[in-house]
Amino acid sequence: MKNIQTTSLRVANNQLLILDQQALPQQQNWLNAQSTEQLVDHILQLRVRGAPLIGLSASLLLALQAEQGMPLAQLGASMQALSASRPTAVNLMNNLARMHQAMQQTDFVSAMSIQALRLIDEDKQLCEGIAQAGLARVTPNSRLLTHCNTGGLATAGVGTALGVIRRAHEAGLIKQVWVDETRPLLQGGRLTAWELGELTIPYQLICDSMAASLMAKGEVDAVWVGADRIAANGDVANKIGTYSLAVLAKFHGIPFYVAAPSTTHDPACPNGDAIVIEQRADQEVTGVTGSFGAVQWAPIDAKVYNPAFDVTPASLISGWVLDTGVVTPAQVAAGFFQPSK
Ligand SMILES: CSC[C@H]1O[C@H](OP(=O)(O)O)[C@H](O)[C@@H]1O
Repeated sequence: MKNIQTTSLRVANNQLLILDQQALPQQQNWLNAQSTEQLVDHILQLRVRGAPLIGLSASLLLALQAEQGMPLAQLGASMQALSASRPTAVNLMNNLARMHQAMQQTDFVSAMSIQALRLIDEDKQLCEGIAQAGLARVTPNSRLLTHCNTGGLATAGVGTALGVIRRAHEAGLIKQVWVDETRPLLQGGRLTAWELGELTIPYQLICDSMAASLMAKGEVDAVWVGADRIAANGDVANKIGTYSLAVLAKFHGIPFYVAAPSTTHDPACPNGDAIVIEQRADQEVTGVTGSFGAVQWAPIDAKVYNPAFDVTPASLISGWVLDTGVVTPAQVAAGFFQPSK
């Protein structure tokens, strides 16, 4: 396979490497992801994260495993293990479905490599499409609030919500970005702050609990977030904390946009209640772990509730900003995301 380089993925000399997103921003460590077990662990530990990026990394590894002579039965087992690593991310499922189709070809080795590279190129185009569609919803001198990390680290391109913010900044539309730190894993405080700093986009980092008072003071013009899955009724699963921002935005009359590739839409999922929400380790809440080591502040026997995602009902969303354009609440009410008849 040809060499590939994105913000957080690298194929060099037919080896897959990932940028450890748990070590950022203090350290930029590129780690091997040569085996299914290694990549599954990177995904489970969020060293590889972001629904789009997870699907792309899994596809690249499968293509490399095929090139290295892995028999079809083992490729199937590898695909199964990878698909189980992040059940909420429909991008992963969609990508693997396309890789599975390639696996059925007589020359599956070549077909899988072509498919994996095509998915990378498509994701870059999807990001650009989202950004261009989103630009129309960004007013001049905007102060935008974002949650989690939705930039180049989570995709192969400029990102989803952060891609809109990046292109809007380039168009001179951004006054500043409010960055939710995004407890417990701090994707905002560690990753979005790092990405915006690298892009010299003005931002201020806030604790998640500070968003409400900012909105009450009229300091937020719109909220932009990403998605793990869009259900057939327009409900959206995304990083925990997204739902509370949507409720706050509704209360304060602030537009709330979900930016995602159209591949995030899952017509087979009827509504948000049908979305599997991963429960994660207590230690993520009782302390913090990073490249500096680990600090535990809660009682060692603390009982913890740590869902990785929450669901935002369609009724709280002002627009679904896809690569195919902005979907309005009226379109969703008319069945835009329903399975085609
Ligand atoms: C590209 S949309 C943002 C993506 O990242 C968040 O998840 P995580 O940081 O746990 O990988 C969010 O849920 C979306 O999947």
